[in-house]
Amino acid sequence: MDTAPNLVLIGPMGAGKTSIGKRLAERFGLAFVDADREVEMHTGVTVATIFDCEGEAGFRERERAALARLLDGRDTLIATGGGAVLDAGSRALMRERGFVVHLHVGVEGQLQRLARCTNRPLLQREDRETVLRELAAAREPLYADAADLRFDTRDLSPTEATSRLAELLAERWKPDAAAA
Ligand SMILES: Nc1ncnc2c1ncn2[C@@H]1O[C@H](COP(=O)(O)OP(=O)(O)O)[C@@H](O)[C@H]1O
Ligand SMILES: O=C(O)C1=C[C@@H](OP(=O)(O)O)[C@@H](O)[C@H](O)C1
Ligand SMILES: [Mg+2]
Repeated sequence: MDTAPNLVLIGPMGAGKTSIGKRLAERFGLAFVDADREVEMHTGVTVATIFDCEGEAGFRERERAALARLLDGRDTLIATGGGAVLDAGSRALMRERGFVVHLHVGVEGQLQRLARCTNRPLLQREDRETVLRELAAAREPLYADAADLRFDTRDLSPTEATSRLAELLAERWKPDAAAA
């Protein structure tokens, strides 16, 4: 049984980290925090604005700092952004202080789920499918490397995915109440 103090969701855009994360946190009595929202609260501007002003590198630094703040506590479910695993420091923080779940979805699923999404800076392009395939090729090995558990969300609604994942988690993860 893994006794990490927090639960961390990783995986590509549209995997359901935010939507499944909220439901799962409720089931397990955890506080829910979305790392993108934490960055936005801390800076007072949107993720898109940070990408515009500081580029992706600037956003990754802010994302790492946000994860450090959030993971310092316990009993929190943290929904990360899809690119958080690119940063070695962020990966180390998650591994140290979290049970890490990789939510998987394929590119076709992403295209469907994100068809109406306009606020993800990396998807402000005509050739979304190419972008998503390139991101997947670069990131899938990092998700696999960082994860304690992989869960495929394809063909599952957020509610179904939450129920099944909750069952799997109950067998694998129990935060140690005595640990700081
Ligand atoms: N399992 C699912 N089945 C269908 N649609 C989903 C599923 N998970 C998420 N979505 C939809 O996909 C979009 C992106 O989901 P979101 O939770 O923001 O993903 P992420 O945080 O991983 O990028 C939302 O519109 C959400 O309602
Ligand atoms: O894949 C990425 O690099 C990103 C994913 C986004 O989060 P979601 O995965 O929650 O969409 C957000 O952090 C930012 O737009 C960058
Ligand atoms: Mg999200």
